[in-house]
Amino acid sequence: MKSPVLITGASQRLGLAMAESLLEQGQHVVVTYRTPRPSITMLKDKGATVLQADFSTEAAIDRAIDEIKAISKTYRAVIHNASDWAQEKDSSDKQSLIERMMMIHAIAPYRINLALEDALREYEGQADIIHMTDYIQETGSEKHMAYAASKAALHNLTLSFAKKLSPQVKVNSIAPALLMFNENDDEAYKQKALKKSLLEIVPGAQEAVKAMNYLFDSEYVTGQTLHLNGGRHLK
Ligand SMILES: NC(=O)C1=CN([C@@H]2O[C@H](COP(=O)(O)OP(=O)(O)OC[C@H]3O[C@@H](n4cnc5c(N)ncnc54)[C@H](OP(=O)(O)O)[C@@H]3O)[C@@H](O)[C@H]2O)C=CC1
Ligand SMILES: Nc1nc2c(c(=O)[nH]1)N=C([C@H](O)[C@@H](O)CO)CN2
Repeated sequence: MKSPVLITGASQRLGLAMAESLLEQGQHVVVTYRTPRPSITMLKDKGATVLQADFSTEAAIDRAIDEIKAISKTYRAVIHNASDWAQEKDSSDKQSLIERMMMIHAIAPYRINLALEDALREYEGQADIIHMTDYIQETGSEKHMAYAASKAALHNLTLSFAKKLSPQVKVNSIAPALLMFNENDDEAYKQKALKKSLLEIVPGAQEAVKAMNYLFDSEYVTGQTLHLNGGRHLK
């Protein structure tokens, strides 16, 4: 089997779009999902290897690592996309909230990267790791404090792994702001959210697909952040 790209949390939205783009390019893809969905069946029918994985516990991360390593001895890339956009107001147990945020967004990527270090280094070309962080990695967030802290931790891992795995592996963050609305977003939220960026649009998942393909095609970008935020930092 050609060295695959691993994408975590690829059953919907940005992860699903990235997986479909890579499959269309003839790239083998290994995806993890937490909740079974028709999209996973569709990816499997297109030739993807699919694994069920919940990254919120140590045991589940251990299991996922064993399954991922058993699939291929070499990997073209890893995209850490799985994420839980949790708010403080929705959690009465703040200890478990920040532990879960750190587990999903920092500990799982950290442990999977270390477990796949040889598999990435032994890829025949230049390999990639992409961490899907967030615009708020540098600003923080009053409503998503633990989530933001965990994304900042993930971005710092970008810097450390870029140093550790060079020159065989490039490691970068993609830091989106509002790329896609969620199903339960009402009109008032949408209008307010649009005004947060200079460009005042919500571009959709393809913006992340373009950023992923740019990083994969690059020979000279590592330890960087691709900010996909419509100029929000200048508002
Ligand atoms: N969409 C946007 O505008 C923005 C996105 N980002 C970042 O980009 C990435 C993709 O965003 P988006 O597509 O909206 O992400 P989603 O909110 O759709 O989450 C992606 C997947 O993460 C999975 N997931 C959630 N919790 C867990 C868990 N405990 N273990 C394993 N998987 C889990 C879900 O799996 P399942 O559905 O199978 O349960 C979900 O399909 C994320 O890292 C996000 O933080 C950052 C800023 C803006
Ligand atoms: N896992 C997710 N993380 C984030 C999402 C999302 O839908 N899932 N959405 C956002 C927002 O678009 C935010 O950037 C709007 O300001 C952030 N993270």
